Amino acid sequence: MSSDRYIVSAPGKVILFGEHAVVYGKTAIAGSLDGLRTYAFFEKRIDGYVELNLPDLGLQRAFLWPASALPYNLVNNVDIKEPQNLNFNDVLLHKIKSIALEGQDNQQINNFQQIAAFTFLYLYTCLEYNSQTSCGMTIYVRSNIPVGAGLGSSASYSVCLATGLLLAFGHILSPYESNEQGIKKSSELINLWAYQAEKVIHGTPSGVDNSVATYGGAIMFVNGVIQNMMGTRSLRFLLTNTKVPRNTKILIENVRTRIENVKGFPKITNLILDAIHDISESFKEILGSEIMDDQELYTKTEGLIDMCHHLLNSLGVGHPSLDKVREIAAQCDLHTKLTGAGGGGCALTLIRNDVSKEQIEIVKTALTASPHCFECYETSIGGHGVGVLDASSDKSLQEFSECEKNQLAGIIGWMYFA
Ligand SMILES: Nc1ncnc2c1ncn2[C@@H]1O[C@H](COP(=O)(O)OP(=O)(O)OP(=O)(O)O)[C@@H](O)[C@H]1O
Ligand SMILES: C[C@@](O)(CCO)CC(=O)[O-]
Ligand SMILES: [Mg+2]
Repeated sequence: MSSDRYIVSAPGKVILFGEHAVVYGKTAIAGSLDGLRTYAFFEKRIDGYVELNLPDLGLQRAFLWPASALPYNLVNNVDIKEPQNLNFNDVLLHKIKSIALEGQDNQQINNFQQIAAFTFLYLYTCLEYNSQTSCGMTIYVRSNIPVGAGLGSSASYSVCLATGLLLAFGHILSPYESNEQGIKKSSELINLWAYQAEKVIHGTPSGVDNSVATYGGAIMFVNGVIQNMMGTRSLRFLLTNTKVPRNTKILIENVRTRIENVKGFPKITNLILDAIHDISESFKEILGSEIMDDQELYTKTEGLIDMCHHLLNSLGVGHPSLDKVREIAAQCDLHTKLTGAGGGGCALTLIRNDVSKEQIEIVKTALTASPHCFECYETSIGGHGVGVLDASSDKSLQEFSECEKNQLAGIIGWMYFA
């Protein structure tokens, strides 16, 4: 990026159908959450230091590393622009883990903060290698996506880092400086590098989360192939965060154990994954049907939501708090399933078009009231993917850090890759 100061932004996501099964090549259907986004401020510096500020993770002081201490010698000699040659570099990650926390001013660094730092340094080291523009950099990340709640906070963080660093080291041009073909190529590269970052965080991600955060909108995803889905935007959902903490990586590993360990009933587990796949495919057919009236569309979708939730429970990724959300929403005849990796985090409730504002308020009040104190989001599905804002003329780091998070999207001048 020719500018020395810019902000990047990427949305969170919601999975309608197909979580966990998508890791095994089954179909998933997901959409971006335009109201919930991560923003990352990038400013080049000349002293050779790399500074990473993560206030959402409760980090008191910034991470600070001399760029010269990074293990560039372990980076695989791949062409950054040839995505098919990208293999995950375990040796590099191992080394990064050993140096990332050295000399961090004796602060207590928790697991979330560590993973965020490892992810950043992994991308920084890979992308600065081969670059002609070594300089050092300050990065400041802010997000209104709840962290670790199933709404793709990690993917949104990963897409922001991949975009900001690819721009900084001259591997891609911004949409300000590029044509349609160039922007398309840049988006592909962003998505690929964000997938590498998701590997640091999740171990074996399917790639659906980073694809939604990169491209926005509503997509169908199978084995890395992304297809746009029109029509999903018209469905309304209520998202409820149970605030029960969970870890996506561990939940994915638990499902894997059921498949790979003979004691975990691999045959039955595979049948469950196939059933989830059929649910996604049925939903796609329902949405694509031109003859189905609204009544039938909603009734069928509600049936799929119920089945999908129970199948996910049978994979061991449910949680009593998620069943509580279902129970409360069912009192107003609304249907709910867990979304994302499960184990706590968020639930997704379908709002039929005949549901009044008053009914939604009744459900929200019951969910947010004591003793549950869940948090509700009414946010639409779809909207832009990753974007960039040239901040050279009007936004300093201080202004960025003090700006209301919800106002960042409204700043004039955003350009989107997708
Ligand atoms: N705003 C943020 N600042 C820094 N790091 C973040 C931020 N948001 C997410 N992360 C990183 O992502 C990790 C959480 O990712 P995790 O995959 O467990 O949850 P999620 O992405 O919110 O849920 P899911 O993957 O089910 O959608 C954190 O440990 C942190 O490393
Ligand atoms: C659980 C999972 O299917 C979705 C997490 O948002 C994992 C993945 O697809 O990488
Ligand atoms: Mg995640």
